[in-house]
Amino acid sequence: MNAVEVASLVVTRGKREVLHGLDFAIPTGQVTGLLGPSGCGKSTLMRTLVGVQAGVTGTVTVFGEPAGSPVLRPRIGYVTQAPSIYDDLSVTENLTFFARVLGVGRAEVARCVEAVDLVDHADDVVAKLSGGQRSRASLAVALLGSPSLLVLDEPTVGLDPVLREELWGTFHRLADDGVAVLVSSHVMDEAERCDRLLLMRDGVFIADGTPAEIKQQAGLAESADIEQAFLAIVRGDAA
Ligand SMILES: Nc1ncnc2c1ncn2[C@@H]1O[C@H](COP(=O)(O)OP(=O)(O)OP(=O)(O)O)[C@@H](O)[C@H]1O
Repeated sequence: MNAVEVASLVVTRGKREVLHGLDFAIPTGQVTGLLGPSGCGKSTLMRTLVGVQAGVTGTVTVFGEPAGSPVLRPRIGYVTQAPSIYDDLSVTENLTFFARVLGVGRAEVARCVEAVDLVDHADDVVAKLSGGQRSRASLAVALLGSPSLLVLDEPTVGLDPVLREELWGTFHRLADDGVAVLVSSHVMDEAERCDRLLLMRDGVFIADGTPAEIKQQAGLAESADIEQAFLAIVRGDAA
């Protein structure tokens, strides 16, 4: 089943066309990676899927509804690059606040703290958390109400390898539970952790497939990395 279906998507920001006609779908039950260099349009695409981007033409449907439709609000969890939690509240207080705003039950608070492995820090004020713990607290907010689509904009930036590993474990657990997880990154070495990749450059997709398929498309061996595949595809080596 597809969580997201997009056809002929063009996005213009200011006077510039940023996304130049995208067609793709995002299935449930998988971690889809949106990878590409800084400025290629990843955040713009994510903003479009959650329905907060202006200047959009084409068709963007999420669970069969037009993106931005109010009925979708409880079904989508979105974490932007800027952490959107309150520094002077504890993890539990933050979650309790957002649970109230979203109208979800208090039981959700404990469930989400546990899902991101912050039980030991539940009563810590966010200002005192490490960067990785803070990212996980933001993610916990996005998990309130068990959304079926999670849109995570560069969630692992600035995290050490151990925390990154833990976070990717969380993403896969959520996908195993049937959630459609879309994760953006400009770090190509995160690619191997995704079930499927959308490689983006200058507002278009240059490849769409599993890491193995993309390497094959680039004419590279399985042991190659996605960065090499990205470069080979850009240079047209496999053409
Ligand atoms: N508010 C804005 N107004 C006009 N143009 C913008 C705005 N925000 C971003 N852009 C432009 O849109 C393009 C895509 O930006 P976007 O933030 O989607 O890229 P990105 O791939 O998410 O980059 P990064 O990895 O650095 O976050 C860039 O060229 C950027 O200059």
